[in-house]
Amino acid sequence: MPGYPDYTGPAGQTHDNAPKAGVLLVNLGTPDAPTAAAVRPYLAQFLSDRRVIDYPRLLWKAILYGVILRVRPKRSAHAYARIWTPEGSPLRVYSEALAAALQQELAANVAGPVRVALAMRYGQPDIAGSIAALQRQGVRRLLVLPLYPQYSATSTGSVFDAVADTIKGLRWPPELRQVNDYHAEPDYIAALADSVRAHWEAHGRGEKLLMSFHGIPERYVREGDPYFEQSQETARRLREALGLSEAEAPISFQSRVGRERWLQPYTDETVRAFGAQGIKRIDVVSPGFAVDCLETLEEIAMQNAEFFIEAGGDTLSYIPCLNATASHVRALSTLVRRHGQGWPEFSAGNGAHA
Ligand SMILES: C=CC1=C(C)c2cc3[nH]c(cc4nc(cc5[nH]c(cc1n2)c(C)c5CCC(=O)O)C(CCC(=O)O)=C4C)c(C)c3C=C
Ligand SMILES: [Fe+2]
Ligand SMILES: [Fe+2]
Repeated sequence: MPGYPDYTGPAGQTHDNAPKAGVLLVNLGTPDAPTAAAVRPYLAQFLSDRRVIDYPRLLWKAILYGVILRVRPKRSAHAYARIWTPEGSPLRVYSEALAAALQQELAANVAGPVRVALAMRYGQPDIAGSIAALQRQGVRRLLVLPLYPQYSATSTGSVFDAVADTIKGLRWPPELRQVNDYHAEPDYIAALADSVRAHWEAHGRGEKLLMSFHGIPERYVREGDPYFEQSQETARRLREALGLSEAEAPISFQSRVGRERWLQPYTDETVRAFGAQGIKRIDVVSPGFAVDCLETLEEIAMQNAEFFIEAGGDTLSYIPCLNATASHVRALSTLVRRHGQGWPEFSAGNGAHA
């Protein structure tokens, strides 16, 4: 219009088919290469997060930079090298495939244009960059879905911190919703149960089904973190879906780091005890991990398999995470649509958009 200044801002498209709603899937993050040089900055960012390690800063930074970052990157890089794929780190590859599949599913089943993006809490693509990219595409309503079925302040809570930090810096923040957890979501439990049954059908069945969750320090649970309770609830529901008793399908916690007591029973001790009891085959599933990663492919399927055999067992049969399977995508899609209720883009539709 003549006479008026041009106030076109950087906010992006406004035409009718622009993606007004966005889903931000967030996973932990992973190094760019299986080398000490690439693992070091990743661990530095991860282990500097107060949600993960809450020791007084000065003391902790001295230990982190003085001891841990001199030793651990090399050790972790060696572990990453055992699971690295030609496309990169499994966590990144599976997370990207999951995001792409969810994008397709939503495009076919909801009314409005919805854009799915993936971000990592540590490393790249980071949360600030992914939210900025969604905004450039016109997203004004944002649903954040951390890929952690059970809430912990150390995982989910930390994602919310990073989202809040990003939002604080935006001139025109999107409308915001966040998924706290989906530990008891029926479609997620059903997808897990289906994956266990499919594994049994293809590979036979072990004497135990161990459900191994990532651990956290016990102290965090005493201070109010619901993670232990939510993990127990997932385990109870999965047992119920499979018709198993607690003795047949026990729970354990893996990946402990440092000297504090973490949630018990520990996965490595449990697996060794099974071997020592004369049990020959166990199946292990990791319901707390949305996609396969170092902690499942290396720690469970390699390290703990070795512990089991050393203790007298024959086979630890690892059941993969849900990854980008159709039942996982369906479960996340149900979750997204429920949390998006009231936002026009998320109502049921025929997918007449890109
Ligand atoms: C030291 C404290 C840690 C806490 C607390 C913790 C909680 C936690 N972690 C996950 C999920 C994952 N963790 C992964 C790797 C990983 N975790 C820690 C430490 C803590 N995690 C470290 C140091 C590492 C890096 C690897 C190593 O050096 O051992 C991963 C895999 C990443 C990958 O690249 O594949 C995941 C996934 C959850 C869900 C959680 C709390 C519930
Ligand atoms: Fe971890
Ligand atoms: Fe580990």
